[in-house]
Amino acid sequence: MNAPTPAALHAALATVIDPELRRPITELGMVEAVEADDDGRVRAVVRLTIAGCPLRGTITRGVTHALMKLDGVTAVDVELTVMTAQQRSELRDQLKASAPERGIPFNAESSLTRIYAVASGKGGVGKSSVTVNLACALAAKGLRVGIVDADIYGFSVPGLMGITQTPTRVDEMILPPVAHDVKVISIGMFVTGNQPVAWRGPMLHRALEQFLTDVYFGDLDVLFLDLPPGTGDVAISVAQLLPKAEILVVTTPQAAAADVAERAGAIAVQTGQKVAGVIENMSFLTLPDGSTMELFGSGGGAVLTKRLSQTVNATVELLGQIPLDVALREGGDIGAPIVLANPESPAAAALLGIAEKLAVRPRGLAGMSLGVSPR
Ligand SMILES: Nc1ncnc2c1ncn2[C@@H]1O[C@H](COP(=O)(O)OP(=O)(O)OP(=O)(O)O)[C@@H](O)[C@H]1O
Repeated sequence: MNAPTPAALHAALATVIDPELRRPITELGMVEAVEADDDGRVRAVVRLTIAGCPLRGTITRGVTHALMKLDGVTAVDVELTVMTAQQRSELRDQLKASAPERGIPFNAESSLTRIYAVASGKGGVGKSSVTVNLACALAAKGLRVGIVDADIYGFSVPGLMGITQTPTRVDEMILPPVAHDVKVISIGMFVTGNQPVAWRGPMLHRALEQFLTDVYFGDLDVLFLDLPPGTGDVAISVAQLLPKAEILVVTTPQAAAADVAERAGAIAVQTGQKVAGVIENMSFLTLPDGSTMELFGSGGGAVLTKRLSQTVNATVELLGQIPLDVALREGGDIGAPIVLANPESPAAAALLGIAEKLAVRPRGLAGMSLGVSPR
């Protein structure tokens, strides 16, 4: 059988997607050489962005797999090299080309990314679990999704997503690790061990600003921000840094929880943001006999929705009620979000229903300039 042509080899490599940059390696200047000898043995030289790239194994496997699929290929040898400083800066310029001016790309007028800041009145209501599951559900539908773990003191997103890898740096650009097709950045990826982060407002603001400017997310359909509980500095920073962000409020059914959650949502009035909806978590527990038990009371989500609608003077929808489910907690503990690991479970079904609503929400025009002026 004839050895494959150079064009066929390149076409095969064009199907290999860089795991961090989510673009074909051929477009990223990562293919230095590829050639086949008469016996069908292929040699591919691939340039990594940095030495010791944590994804070298994934890239090598991807290249080998893509080339082995070609007719006439009998073996593949992958050699890894590292980009020169010049090549890295060209790559950075290429990636930044879609966002020429320095700043937060999500604020560009042309940006169509929907931004949801997930807030809660108090801790432990499941805000982070809801965030990662909604993100994974939307990514599984084919949307391009990112998460900024802005819960700076209590970061938990990397664990819930099963990410242990640290972000790769290309000069001053930071490439976020990807898990379950979602790009994730968290302060937890920059601290060693389980050290507490003792930062005050201005430092938090700068950290968040850096995440939003220097982290290369590329074009996203949806960006989630997992906020710390309550109405602290981070919520205000998010409103300032991302004025288009809409607030998703997570609460439990308990009346007292709804009271505190109302404050987290009502911040929208001061910041001029929209409230995208309310999610009630831990709504009930299904017992082995099939009956349900309302462990934390009932009605909190509905009450919160009604009160927030009055406060923000717009209809706020109760997007869904998620039951208590051991599988949800277990999935979180091992980094396997329930919407992917156990999609048939009742909690996953509720989360998938909410994701569906978010996926089809029309872009709101409230508060946005329509570019027309009255005569
Ligand atoms: N519906 C649910 N069923 C069972 N366990 C749940 C459910 N929702 C959340 N949990 C569990 O509750 C705990 C707290 O959840 P999570 O960390 O998502 O809350 P949080 O509001 O983000 O907390 P914090 O604000 O303190 O970070 C986790 O162990 C999680 O697995």
